[in-house]
Amino acid sequence: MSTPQPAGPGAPPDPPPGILARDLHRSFGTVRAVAGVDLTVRRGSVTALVGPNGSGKTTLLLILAGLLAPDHGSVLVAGADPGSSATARSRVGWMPDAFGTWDSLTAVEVLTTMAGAYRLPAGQGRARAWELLRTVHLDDLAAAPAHTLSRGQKQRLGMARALINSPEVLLLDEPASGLDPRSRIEMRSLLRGLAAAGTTVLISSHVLAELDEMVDDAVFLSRGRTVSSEQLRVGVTERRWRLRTLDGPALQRWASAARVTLHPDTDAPDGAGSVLVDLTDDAAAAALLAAAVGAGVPVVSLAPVSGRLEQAYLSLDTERR
Ligand SMILES: Nc1ncnc2c1ncn2[C@@H]1O[C@H](COP(=O)(O)OP(=O)(O)OP(=O)(O)O)[C@@H](O)[C@H]1O
Repeated sequence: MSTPQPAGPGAPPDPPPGILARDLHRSFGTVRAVAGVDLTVRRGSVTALVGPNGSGKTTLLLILAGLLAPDHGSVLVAGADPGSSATARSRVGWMPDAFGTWDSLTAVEVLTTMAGAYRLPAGQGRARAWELLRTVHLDDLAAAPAHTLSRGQKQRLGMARALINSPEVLLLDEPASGLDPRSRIEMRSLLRGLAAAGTTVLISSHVLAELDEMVDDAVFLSRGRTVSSEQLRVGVTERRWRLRTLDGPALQRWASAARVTLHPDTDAPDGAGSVLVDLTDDAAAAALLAAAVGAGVPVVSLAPVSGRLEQAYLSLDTERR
């Protein structure tokens, strides 16, 4: 394995992060909502913002969107401070957890009004609005008053609204709540596509399994502080896998000959044919499966017990408040 070499004098510098926050603090009266957040979000990545209820996620996102001033600390979003620079705010897309204002406007009017607020020329704003309505599959409901939309449809309109200014940084607070399964899948692929095109995406959600499928990195908050930052798509983390077989004794004989440690699966409805095994990565899982099947063990399935995010989250000492 080669050791990474330090960048030489001619090497291009690392691109600046999409979001950089240092030592952020924000209190509401005696409640310390954000109490020491450090955050670096790689440009062009999708990063999960995870933490229990009341851990400060929404407060942090509001600060990053330039909608709430921190009491202390520094923020750079797309290279500028969103609190003091209108240019920085114009580079940010913000989707709150509930779609609020302008209920008397139609769906398309919500988007053209927003486009106007970003000073897009009228024709361009209309074109962008229609393009986004098609992206979120609301073009059939373009003329419907926003307040008549269902919760999931409002969420999709909220996503379109957040994208109207083609933001460099997209901040999403619980964007999938209320979405049906197809819309969730479409949202995942939309966000991955945006990230591939260079958009930095920070997304908060409590549905870790859903985030697991789309995020590159994760930042964990507890009681207003960053407790961990992880790059999930790189590095090696041991995960627990469930192996099911038609022949438990044959599996046990093979495992003891192959020196593979198996743990009892106390959660399985029929524990006899199901065991747990800790594996470092997908390659180790593939090797174990090939070896067991090659030795004649009738394996039914081998799958991770929990997602990467769920496992990382549960291993942290986070607290609700
Ligand atoms: N405007 C406010 N006035 C007073 N307290 C507030 C205000 N906004 C947030 N808080 C408090 O700050 C703390 C953090 O709230 P925040 O909404 O940021 O948490 P969260 O992680 O987004 O929670 P959830 O997962 O439940 O949405 C909570 O204790 C909350 O009660």
